[in-house]
Amino acid sequence: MGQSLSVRKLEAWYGSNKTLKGINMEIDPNQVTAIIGPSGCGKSTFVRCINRMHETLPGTKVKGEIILDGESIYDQDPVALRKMVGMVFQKANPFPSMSIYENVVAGLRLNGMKSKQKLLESAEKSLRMAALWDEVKDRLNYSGMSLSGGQQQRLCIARALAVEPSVLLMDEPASALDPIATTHIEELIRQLKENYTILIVTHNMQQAARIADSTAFFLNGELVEHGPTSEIFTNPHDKRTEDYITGRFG
Ligand SMILES: Nc1ncnc2c1ncn2[C@@H]1O[C@H](COP(=O)(O)OP(=O)(O)OP(=O)(O)O)[C@@H](O)[C@H]1O
Repeated sequence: MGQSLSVRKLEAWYGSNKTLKGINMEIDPNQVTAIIGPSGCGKSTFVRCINRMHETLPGTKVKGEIILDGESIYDQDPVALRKMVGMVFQKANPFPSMSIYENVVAGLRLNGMKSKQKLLESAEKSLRMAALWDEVKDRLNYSGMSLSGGQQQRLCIARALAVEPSVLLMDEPASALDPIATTHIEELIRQLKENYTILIVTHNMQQAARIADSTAFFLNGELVEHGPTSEIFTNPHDKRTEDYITGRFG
């Protein structure tokens, strides 16, 4: 099941550049939350803080608190945390030397799963959840790179799901895909929210409107407004949100 996230006074830096300036945000479980805002406003930094990836870069700093299902993420081992918080990136990044099957089970192997039977079962389950099973079931031993861009992205989603996270972070997962592959991914996201808490960074406001239950508008490292998607797009409370969604800047 998805778990709730509570972000409190989150600040993040790259060197002396303060990228997040005190974000407070409640993220509901089993919902899709979209993060929108102009380029450079801190969307990627925000999601990268949630699985503690931001801190891994030299010169970065984080302050504040992120609570996942009642527990601070900073009290947890980052490796254990990343089992609970999966991430899918803008550009599909299958491990190039691995087969489709090996890509999906890579995380499980890393976590010590050895039983061939169990690995196979998990691979099938994850590929089914990622709506890719029917397309690849007869060629599991082909290279992950032999798939189309949209299939590769679903493979990466299957790989993230295999370790059974409760939160799925997606940083512009469809921006490199054609409209048909994008529709596939959007449909998949709608289905996955039954079992996951999903946070998606998107540049595409129509996409946010199509798939997100709630939408957060970031500007200059601040969270300007967060609310039900329909409200953000039809009746925003803040003038800056209105200016952005009506295309006055960004
Ligand atoms: N690796 C990095 N080193 C230094 N500064 C960085 C790095 N990555 C991002 N930044 C800076 O942090 C700020 C926020 O960047 P971030 O990538 O979070 O924004 P974004 O809203 O996701 O942008 P985009 O929509 O263009 O992807 C920007 O000013 C950016 O230049």
